[in-house]
Amino acid sequence: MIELRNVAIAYDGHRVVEGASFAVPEGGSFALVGESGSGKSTVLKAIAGLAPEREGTILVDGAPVPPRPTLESARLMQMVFQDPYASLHPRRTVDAALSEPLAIHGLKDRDARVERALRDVGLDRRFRFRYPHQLSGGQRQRVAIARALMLEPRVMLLDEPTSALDVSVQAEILNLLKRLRAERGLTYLMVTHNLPVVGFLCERMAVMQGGRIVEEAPTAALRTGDFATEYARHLHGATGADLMGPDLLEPESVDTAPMETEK
Ligand SMILES: Nc1ncnc2c1ncn2[C@@H]1O[C@H](COP(=O)(O)OP(=O)(O)OP(=O)(O)O)[C@@H](O)[C@H]1O
Repeated sequence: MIELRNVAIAYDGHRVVEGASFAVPEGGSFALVGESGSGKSTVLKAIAGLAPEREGTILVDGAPVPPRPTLESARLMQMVFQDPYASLHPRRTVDAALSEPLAIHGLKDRDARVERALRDVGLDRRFRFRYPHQLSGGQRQRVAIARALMLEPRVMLLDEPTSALDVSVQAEILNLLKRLRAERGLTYLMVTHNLPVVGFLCERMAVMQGGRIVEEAPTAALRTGDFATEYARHLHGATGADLMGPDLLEPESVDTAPMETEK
């Protein structure tokens, strides 16, 4: 579903990613990890068509992605950012945020689609006419996820989707992402610093350092620390992922959280 072959990406002529290659099968979930500035978000942006200075091949669903987002690419893939407060317009209601992609794409049944989208992310219909500042961080991220799903994309590009949230809320959002992926057969590509999150949500991971992918491994390696490179072992040890373990988040809690209602 996603394939990169020898991709290089630059900002103003200055290369920040080089020789990036990996593939994510349809319905798969893949993580890009690595320290700050290693180029993870840049790779995600290039796939979304938001980093136009690039070389090499980027294919999504078998087709080259355009250097800038198009209506067609927006239906195929959507991005969810770290800070939902920044990605939602402060003076637009939830209803407006969710309706906008439908209007742009000329889709009908807006009322029903908005209500269904709210339900799908576990929000009561009374949230529909709220403004972002009237929502908690977790509720805002639910709205951002609902908005990303309005066009029924097949690929979700997730840039630190839970790192701005409190730990307990993080688990709820991760469970939601896990359920949505299972229900819809979505393909996830996620950028994060948080290795337990990777263990919970992803099957494979690529470790980036200084703009290059230095190792690709199954996320099962997070349990054993069985990485090929010194750098990946260092990253694994430094974050304490081996101590916390991917079991930190209980898969059993998927779907058991009650729908968020008026608070
Ligand atoms: N819009 C931009 N213009 C110029 N340089 C940029 C831009 N965005 C990122 N960079 C630079 O590109 C390099 C890679 O940044 P990127 O944000 O992709 O790293 P990252 O691994 O996602 O880091 P973080 O985990 O902090 O988000 C960094 O040196 C960064 O300063």
